[in-house]
Amino acid sequence: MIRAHTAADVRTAEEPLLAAGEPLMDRAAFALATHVAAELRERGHRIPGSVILLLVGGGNNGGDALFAGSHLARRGCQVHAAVLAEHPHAAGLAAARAAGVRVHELAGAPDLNDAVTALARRAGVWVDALTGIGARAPLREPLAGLVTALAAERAASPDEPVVVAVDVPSGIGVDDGAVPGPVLPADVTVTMGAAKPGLLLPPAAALAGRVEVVDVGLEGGLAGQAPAVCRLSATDVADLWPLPGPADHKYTRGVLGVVAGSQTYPGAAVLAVAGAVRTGLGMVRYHGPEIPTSLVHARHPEVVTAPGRVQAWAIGCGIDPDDAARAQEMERGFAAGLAARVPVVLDAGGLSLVHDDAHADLPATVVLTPHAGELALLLTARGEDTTREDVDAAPARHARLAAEVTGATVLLKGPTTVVAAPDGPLYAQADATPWLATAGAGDVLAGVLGALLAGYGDALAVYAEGRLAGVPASLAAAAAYVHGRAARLAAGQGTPPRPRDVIFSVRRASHGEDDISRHTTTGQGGPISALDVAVALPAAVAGLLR
Ligand SMILES: NC(=O)C1=CN([C@@H]2O[C@H](COP(=O)(O)OP(=O)(O)OC[C@H]3O[C@@H](n4cnc5c(N)ncnc54)[C@H](OP(=O)(O)O)[C@@H]3O)[C@@H](O)[C@H]2O)[C@H](O)CC1
Ligand SMILES: [K+]
Repeated sequence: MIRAHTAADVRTAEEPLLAAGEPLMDRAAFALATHVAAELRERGHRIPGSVILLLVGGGNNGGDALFAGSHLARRGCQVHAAVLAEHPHAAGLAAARAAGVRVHELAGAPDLNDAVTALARRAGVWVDALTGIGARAPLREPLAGLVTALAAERAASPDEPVVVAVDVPSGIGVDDGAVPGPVLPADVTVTMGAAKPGLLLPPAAALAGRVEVVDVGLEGGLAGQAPAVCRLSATDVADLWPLPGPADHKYTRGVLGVVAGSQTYPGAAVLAVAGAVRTGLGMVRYHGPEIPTSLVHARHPEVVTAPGRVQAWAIGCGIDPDDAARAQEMERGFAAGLAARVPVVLDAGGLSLVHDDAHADLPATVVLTPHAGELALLLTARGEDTTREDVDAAPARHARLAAEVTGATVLLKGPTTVVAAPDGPLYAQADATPWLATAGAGDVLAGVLGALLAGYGDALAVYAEGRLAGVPASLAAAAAYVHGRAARLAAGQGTPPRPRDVIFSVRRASHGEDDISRHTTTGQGGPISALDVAVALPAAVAGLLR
């Protein structure tokens, strides 16, 4: 699991170490230099003679780069430092000069953008060390204008330079993932001590490239701090998976009640049911009109239509809340779920059930699964005027707000899926493929999540007593993971990246990289339908339980 910690938590963890004289910056700089060298090697460049440009701000972030630059200069690189602050890190600057780094003091230069762009054109690697966790986004001028110019230069450059961001891409919201101004998109972010929330959360996460976490010795200090954002990997999801035992039968494995599909949108019923059945559970009880019922039976003869006890509900896929009969059936299922205190997934039309506060203060075992537009509608209906654009600009903040307003857990669908409960960490899962942006994919996800929640059976009904606090959010993140993994398999793209807590440890291994951090990807993949995703689910689950 990747655990991301806020800037304040990182500072609290580093304080006693710095006071004890631990060489945190040396470790950070050595790892940074090693990663830059690895990027050069990976692109087939020799390290001696390679031209590297450091973009150096006035804080310790710039200090990291100056020390890293001195290592690289000693390895024969031609290193230029564009120093953009009046008072850069003094020891770093001295070390850089001593190692032969060419220092260009450009703070206050009238032709700043031209001067830096000219240096940038000659360099194969740009190291972005303008600001790190000490800065408040957005970047101020003149750095904002410089970053805009460099981003344009890079986009126009025929042989794209590699951009390595130090700790974070300068200008992102470190704690909230906001992008309130210009940011130079990175190929790799080498982050110190622990991942930062903005490296996992949209929209900033998309500008961070591959994230490499450097162990500088903070794990002890961070162990007592709850992470702000988590990202589950295959092992975490496998640990959460409800495995059937030899004594299990269909009722103990979990029964899911599904209220999905309508005469107008019958396919949604098939997709939600397929998502549930192929994720694995004891049984599905389907509640719907004739056409969707016969379609469901044609594909899944095992589905039962008789009413009876369930351990979870999935409600709303393919249902127009203006369809009075279906709305009544959704309301009946929701009320039954709340009365029995079993988990309920509300998707699509089912979200209208919480547009007013008739069901105020929901338990976190109710999981809402909106996309950005649906979340904006829900928040607006609950008195928090919100547009889709607002949600896109700050997905995590709005998911958390919806969780606080309703009490429910919120899974906000998007290229990176964000899960928020009223308290506890956020989850940010980026396991899928752009091919998944296709009709019906959300119906399959509702089925996957419903099956997982049902698999926890009546255990989750005691959630109110707090014994399983946080489990609905982690199961929602696990559902997003498996859904994404199935989509990648269906699209022919292998398995999702395997995030690791610590990918590079300067203290445990002074050279080399951990190969296991490499992504398992195979090309661009190809188009998929929602049904393809459902079909790939058993293989996706089996692969992760291996
Ligand atoms: N995590 C670790 O274990 C270690 C991290 N290290 C590195 O240190 C930085 C944090 O360094 P810090 O000096 O606290 O701050 P920064 O370098 O991030 O930023 C301060 C400079 O940025 C300027 N600033 C602030 N806001 C803005 C803005 N909006 N626009 C432009 N410039 C801004 C600020 O200038 P002021 O005039 O505002 O003072 C400073 O010049 C961390 O990220 C790691 O990289 C250490 O290596 C130790 C180990
Ligand atoms: K930076």
